[in-house]
Amino acid sequence: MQNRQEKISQVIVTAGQMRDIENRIFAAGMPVVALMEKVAGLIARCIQEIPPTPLKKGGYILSKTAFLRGSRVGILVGPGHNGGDALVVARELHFRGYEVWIYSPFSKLKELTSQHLKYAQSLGIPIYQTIEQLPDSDLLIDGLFGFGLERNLTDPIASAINQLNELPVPIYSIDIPSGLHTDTGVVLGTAIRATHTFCLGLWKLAFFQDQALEYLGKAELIDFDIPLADVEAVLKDAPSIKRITPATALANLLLPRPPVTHKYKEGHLLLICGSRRYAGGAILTGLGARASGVGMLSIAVPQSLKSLLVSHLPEALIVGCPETETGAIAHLQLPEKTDLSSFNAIACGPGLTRDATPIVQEAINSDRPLILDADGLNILAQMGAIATLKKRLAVTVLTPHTGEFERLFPDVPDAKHDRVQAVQEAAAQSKAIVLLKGARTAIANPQRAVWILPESTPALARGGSGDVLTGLLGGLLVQAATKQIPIEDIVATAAWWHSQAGIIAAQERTELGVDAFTLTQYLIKALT
Ligand SMILES: NC(=O)C1=CN([C@@H]2O[C@H](COP(=O)(O)OP(=O)(O)OC[C@H]3O[C@@H](n4cnc5c(N)ncnc54)[C@H](O)[C@@H]3O)[C@@H](O)[C@H]2O)[C@@H](O)CC1
Ligand SMILES: Nc1ncnc2c1ncn2[C@@H]1O[C@H](COP(=O)(O)OP(=O)(O)O)[C@@H](O)[C@H]1O
Ligand SMILES: [K+]
Repeated sequence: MQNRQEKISQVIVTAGQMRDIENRIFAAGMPVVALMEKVAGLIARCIQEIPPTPLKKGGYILSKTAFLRGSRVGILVGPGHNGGDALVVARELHFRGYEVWIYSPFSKLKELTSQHLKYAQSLGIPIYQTIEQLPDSDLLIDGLFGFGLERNLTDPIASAINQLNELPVPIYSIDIPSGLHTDTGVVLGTAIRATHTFCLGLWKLAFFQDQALEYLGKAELIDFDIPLADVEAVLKDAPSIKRITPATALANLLLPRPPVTHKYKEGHLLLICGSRRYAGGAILTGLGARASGVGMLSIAVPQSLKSLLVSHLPEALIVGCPETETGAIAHLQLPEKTDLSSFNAIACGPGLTRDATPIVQEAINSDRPLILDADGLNILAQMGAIATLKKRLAVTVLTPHTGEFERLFPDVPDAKHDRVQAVQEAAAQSKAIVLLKGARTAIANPQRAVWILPESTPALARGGSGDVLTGLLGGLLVQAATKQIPIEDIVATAAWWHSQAGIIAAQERTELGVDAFTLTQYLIKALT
């Protein structure tokens, strides 16, 4: 059985759900004031554990000799309970010997926050109302707004935030960087650019929205013992949104392999990829599939690419197909006694060019589980994605980046504004499993359940890395075919594995050293 901590670490909530969960805890008898003490006490402890670091701004070390002592702390206090949390932290650090000052620009505070401010004042902690008055500090703690922020920030607080962002000190945000929308991660006017964010209790959705990432800094969950029963009670009727954790990803990894098996039992994958113009895409997709451990691999490519593919993937069955004048696959020509039903799944798209429309149509019309990527998606978009996919009898997995997503689903609300909602909507409408690529890849199934990859690396933002994912995913999918593992879980595992390989490769070779071929060489390393 999963332990509580593992379960809590998977959960992602909206602001509304978080409020409902907290209200259950308060209704059960936990006093608001006690919870604030508990939460802020945990944050204060984390602040005290910060090791001295060189002074940095924008990634540059400002001085080799000036190390942050961390003893002068500026506390930014907003009107709500986020400000209350900050004031409790201020009080605790004051008693621990820190030189603390408070910036409290709001005249109207919530009752509890107001009481904490009064007590801080009685302790002699300096309190300032305007940004111009603020003394120097070694670090700032941002308690301006938490999940209660809904409206756009305006002046004077907006310009104060802009000025605070310019200071050469690290900023530690409580719950969420002030100014970010808790669900969409959209910047509401302006927002604190945190170096570190203490997300309180449960992961909020904004932490997994691409546009929020540059504001969050290093994000950490502060677990304050929310009872699982309350989480489950609030989330039970909503589509689940989960972080993909190493534990969940590895659980679906098809290891160890059963001792008695054979190549066809470990799945037969058909890749349809490549063109004279994009030969490399076929190789990368094949190498991704190879790393998955797939039992049998067939790769359909234009005839003129056959020998190239054989030289890179000697274990694969390379199917040379008739080609168009432009060097795209004209139609599928499988070996005798083979038809599409010979394969456990098909992955189709990388490097095809749009001239390969007939073969993509053939794959879509088949009754095989199908992964569509790259030109497979562009061709699907031309056919009308939603209407076409609804007719499919077997499962379809789509792996678009944002551009492809917008072409596929022009009527789905803006993927740039709220990627999670967009991917949910696309999956629900198309009845496909949709993996929306990005800095935080999000996967949704037709029931709107979502899996999000919490960790990746911009090293993967290079041509060809998506091809590797398509092959890897295809290989895992066919191996899982006989093993009763939900396909969504396999898709999540493939995405996790792919990003882990990128992370490990980037650690060894820097973020510049992870070309797509190198990535394929790190897939197995990521597991060992
Ligand atoms: N109550 C507790 O003991 C707990 C508090 N927590 C903290 O409480 C926070 C939520 O507290 P609140 O619900 O009070 O909300 P916030 O503290 O996030 O802020 C809401 C306050 O800001 C005002 N406001 C909203 N938009 C504004 C704008 N654009 N310009 C100016 N003012 C604006 C609202 O009128 C309200 O007074 C969490 O983020 C967390 O930090 C919880 O995490 C833990 C338990
Ligand atoms: N900034 C980023 N951070 C993390 N991962 C990224 C980032 N940018 C791209 N990726 C990942 O890299 C891969 C790129 O795939 P894709 O756009 O299809 O490229 P290609 O078609 O050239 O192979 C995806 O898995 C995506 O999630
Ligand atoms: K905050």
